[in-house]
Amino acid sequence: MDIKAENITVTIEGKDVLKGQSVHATPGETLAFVGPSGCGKTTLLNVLGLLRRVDGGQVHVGGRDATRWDDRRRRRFWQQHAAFVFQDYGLIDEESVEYNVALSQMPIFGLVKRHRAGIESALDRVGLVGRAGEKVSTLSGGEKQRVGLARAMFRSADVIFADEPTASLDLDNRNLVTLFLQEEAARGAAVIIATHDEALIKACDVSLRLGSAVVAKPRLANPAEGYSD
Ligand SMILES: Nc1ncnc2c1ncn2[C@@H]1O[C@H](COP(=O)(O)OP(=O)(O)OP(=O)(O)O)[C@@H](O)[C@H]1O
Repeated sequence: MDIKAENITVTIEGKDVLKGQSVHATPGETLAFVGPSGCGKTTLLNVLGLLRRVDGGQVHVGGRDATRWDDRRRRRFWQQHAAFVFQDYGLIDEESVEYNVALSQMPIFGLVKRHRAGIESALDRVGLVGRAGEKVSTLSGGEKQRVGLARAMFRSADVIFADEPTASLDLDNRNLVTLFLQEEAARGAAVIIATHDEALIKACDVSLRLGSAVVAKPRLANPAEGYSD
């Protein structure tokens, strides 16, 4: 699913955090927003995820003008098409790993067998197999981040929004997150990331330095040939 922002302006407390910003996220591609702290990466991510309204410009989702969608239509987009991987994990600490992975897809009468198999497979992919019943509050930061990834995998979303997904993780977990985001793009998702992580930026197909031009990474036969933004 395409997400396109055109000529976006966001003004917060009299300051133009974004001014005339345009960007296009396409299926099958990882797109990173980069730039110094405070340049508006999170704000733009939230605009594309329909979490923040704009003061100017337009947002198109799957070819439709979503700029003024009401809460009901935005909620439908979040439930049917989007997955969010946030730095603060966005988990319910007092609930189990399984509950958090299934969150928002939970049928009224609880989990059915089909869901349990999908949850176990997502937990397997993030190295948390057999941990479904544990309470999230007992997990480490890296483990919580991986529960967030498992939830995004379980959703198999059309668009993945990731805000600083590798911040405060160790190398193994950073690599896991990077691989996950690349795999989701390879599956056909549009993957949109706000990050300071140079390794993650290099692994993305396209980077947008806020306030400047889009840099498209040439698709190299051998990724080791290098790329610099
Ligand atoms: N709710 C808010 N109230 C006041 N100012 C805000 C609010 N949200 C964002 N801002 C300001 O907007 C600017 C952009 O914030 P944003 O979080 O998008 O930047 P960022 O590039 O993601 O920064 P970082 O890399 O530090 O996460 C900052 O100057 C921030 O202080």
